[in-house]
Amino acid sequence: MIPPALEIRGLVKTFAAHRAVDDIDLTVRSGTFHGIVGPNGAGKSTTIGMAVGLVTPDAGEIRILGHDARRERGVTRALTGVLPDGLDFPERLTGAELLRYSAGLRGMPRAAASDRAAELIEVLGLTKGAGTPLADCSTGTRKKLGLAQALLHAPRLLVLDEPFEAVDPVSSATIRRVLRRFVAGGGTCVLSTHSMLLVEQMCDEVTVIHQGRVVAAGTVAEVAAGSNLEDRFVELVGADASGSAGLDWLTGPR
Ligand SMILES: Nc1ncnc2c1ncn2[C@@H]1O[C@H](COP(=O)(O)OP(=O)(O)OP(=O)(O)O)[C@@H](O)[C@H]1O
Repeated sequence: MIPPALEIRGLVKTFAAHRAVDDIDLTVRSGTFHGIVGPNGAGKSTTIGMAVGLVTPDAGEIRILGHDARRERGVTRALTGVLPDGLDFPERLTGAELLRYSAGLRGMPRAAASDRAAELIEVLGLTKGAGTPLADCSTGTRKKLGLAQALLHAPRLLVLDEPFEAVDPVSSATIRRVLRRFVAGGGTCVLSTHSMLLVEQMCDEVTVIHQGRVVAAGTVAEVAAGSNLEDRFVELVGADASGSAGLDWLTGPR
C-alpha cells in the first residue's frame, strides 16, 4: 500500500504564550490535491513550515511518503518541493541564477538542471525575471520563480503556501495546468489558499484550520456538507457581522 504523502500527528507550535498550532493531525493521501484553508493567523503557514522542516515543532510527528521528517531529513527533503511563505530569496541573484543555485544545493547534474530551468522559465513566462535581480522582480514574478525552484528537482510532494497570490490570471491558468499534470502523473500537491473557488476547482480533499486546530477535514463535498464551500467556511470559523456597523465617519452622509 502507498503510504500517505504527508502524515502529521499531534503537531504543536507555541510562539511566546501563543499556541499557533494546537495538536494538529493531517493526512494527505498520495496522488491527491489537498487544500489547507483557514482565516488569517489560523496557523496554516506555521503548519506547512513545520511539515517541510522550516519551522521546528514543539511536539508532533511528521512523515513524508512513509519517511520520518526528523530522522530521515535528507530523504524527505529530496522528495519535497516547497514554496514557502515570505519567499526569503538571495536578493542579488537573478531568477536564472536562483534556479542554478538551488539545483547546485540539491546536487543536480548541471546539464539536466540547466535544461529543466530553461523549460520552467519558458512555460511559466519568466524570461524577464530570469535576467532580473530578485530584489527588482514583481511579487507575482517572485512567486513564479519560487514555484520553479520548488519544481526543479521533480519532487513527489509539492507543498505550496498561497501559490496563486499576486499571480496574474494567465499565469495562474498555466500554473494550474502544470500542477494538474503533476498530480495526474502520481505527484501530490498540498496548497494553502484563501480562495474557496480554487479549492472547489482543484482539490480532492480539504482541511480547515481555525485558531491552530483542525475544525473540518475530508473531501471537498464532505466539508462543504451540502452548502458551497465559502458559506460553510464562514460558518465553521465563526460568522460575524464585522463591517456592518461602526465607521460612520466613512460611510455616513457628508
Ligand atoms: N515567527 C513567529 N513569531 C511569533 N508569532 C508567530 C510567528 N509565526 C507565526 N506567528 C503567529 O502564529 C499565528 C499563526 O500564524 P500563521 O502565519 O501560521 O497563520 P496563517 O494561517 O498562515 O495566516 P495568514 O492566512 O494570515 O497567512 C499568528 O498569530 C502569527 O502571528
